[in-house]
Amino acid sequence: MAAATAEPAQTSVLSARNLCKTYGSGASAVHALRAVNLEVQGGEFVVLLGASGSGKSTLLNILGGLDTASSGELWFGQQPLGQATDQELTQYRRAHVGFVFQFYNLIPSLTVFENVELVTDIADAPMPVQDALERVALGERRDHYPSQLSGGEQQRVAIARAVVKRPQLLLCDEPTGALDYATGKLVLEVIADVGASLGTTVVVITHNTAIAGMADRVIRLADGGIASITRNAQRLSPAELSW
Ligand SMILES: Nc1ncnc2c1ncn2[C@@H]1O[C@H](COP(=O)(O)OP(=O)(O)OP(=O)(O)O)[C@@H](O)[C@H]1O
Repeated sequence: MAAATAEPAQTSVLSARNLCKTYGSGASAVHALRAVNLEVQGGEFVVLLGASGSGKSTLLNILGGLDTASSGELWFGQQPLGQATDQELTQYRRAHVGFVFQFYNLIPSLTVFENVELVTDIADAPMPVQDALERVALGERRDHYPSQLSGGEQQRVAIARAVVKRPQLLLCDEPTGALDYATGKLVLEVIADVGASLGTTVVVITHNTAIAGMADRVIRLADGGIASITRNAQRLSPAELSW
């Protein structure tokens, strides 16, 4: 008989227990996650590193309710998500999770303001759109269209869109992957500042090991499992990083 699983600690925002994800079946099965155990605390800044194919995006997508595990358990605080229905996962994402991806996915026909405003229609307690834009230093670009912005500015709009609903979790998958060095640093600064000022738990996937210096904890994945978890004695600001 399987042992009963204790509820997660009160301070954990996310708790994953024996999380497995298998794509396909039989000889062609890909074991993308192999029994991942992980606790993420409220307000933590976590950097997720690992080689291509190690399972980073799979893990992030499951933590954010975009995908479900094949087996294992996932909790958001005290709320079990392992057996959640599609509708419950949608509700979880809407209420609690902001996503930032490598490509900004802004709607070209809407202004900066409108791109962010769109999210507030389905959020419970959003902040004013202008407030979100000012947090990413784009208050004055509110009436511009995405095509009138640089890549870094578009990514800052995407960050404003992710945080306008005051999510408890900000999940970022290669947020600087398409940006040059200086712009990437600026975007990391915005993510760190917004996370700290809102008390948001932030998880950032990156291939860039230098970015690990910004984290409270650094989790390395290898072949679908956690290879190591290290805690930084001191968090560096993006300005102090170099690569
Ligand atoms: N929809 C899918 N169907 C089949 N296999 C998949 C699917 N999505 C991911 N995989 C496989 O699962 C494994 C983990 O993929 P994942 O995208 O999570 O890795 P990653 O660490 O994020 O990689 P990258 O750094 O290249 O983005 C890989 O072997 C990948 O090919």
